[in-house]
Amino acid sequence: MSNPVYLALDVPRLHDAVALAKQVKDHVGGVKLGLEFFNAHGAHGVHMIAQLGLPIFLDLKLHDIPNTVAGAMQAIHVLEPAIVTVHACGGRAMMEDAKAAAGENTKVVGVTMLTSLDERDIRDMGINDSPEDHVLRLADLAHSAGLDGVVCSGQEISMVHKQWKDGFFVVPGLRPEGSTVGDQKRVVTPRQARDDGASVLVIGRPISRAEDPAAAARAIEATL
Ligand SMILES: O=c1ccn([C@@H]2O[C@H](COP(=O)(O)O)[C@@H](O)[C@H]2O)c(=O)[nH]1
Repeated sequence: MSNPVYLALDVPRLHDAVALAKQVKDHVGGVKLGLEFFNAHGAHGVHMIAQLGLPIFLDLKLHDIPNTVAGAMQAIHVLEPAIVTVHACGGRAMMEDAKAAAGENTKVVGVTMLTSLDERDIRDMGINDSPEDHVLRLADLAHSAGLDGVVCSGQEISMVHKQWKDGFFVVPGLRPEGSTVGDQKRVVTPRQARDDGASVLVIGRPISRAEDPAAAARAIEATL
């Protein structure tokens, strides 16, 4: 089985990002480039990281009107990402058009509820569902809009997996036992998420901020 860990390269300098990716590349299955990386380094940065030969996950969390999101998907074709994110709350038409505009080999996944949010946060937004119900509702919508899968926390993955057997599930908010949680609120261990059905385990700071990132990545790999 291939390594499900994607390293979140949330570091400001391209030189440091390339160095970090090189250090851990034998202990992860792919690299996730998010808003910090893409806004700073754009397509050039993506090409630099792609040279290492790992699959690229562009975590752009697209959320706009359908025509604009479809245009953005077309614009990133050339980068040949393995995975791209859109926000599921952008609605059915937006997700349908995003999927239709994506490259054949790109999985489009819908972000349900950010792992940095809890029940009180969504209540502040006027959502009175539990996180589980909110995630399930958005996962159903993403499924029926033709997406490949969703992003959710490890706390919902087994529930979502039961409803969407062949979905592709991306799980961030992962923390090995004893590591700092930081701004994440719905966390589980990488092993728990994998056992519950995650396809991709997104891990950033527990590796990137470790004293020895390669050793941290190796230790996580050993738990899986
Ligand atoms: O709900 C979400 C969606 C995306 N992310 C992204 O994953 C990584 C997590 O990084 P850590 O340092 O391991 O917390 C980061 O790039 C987020 O943008 C998420 O955390 N939650």
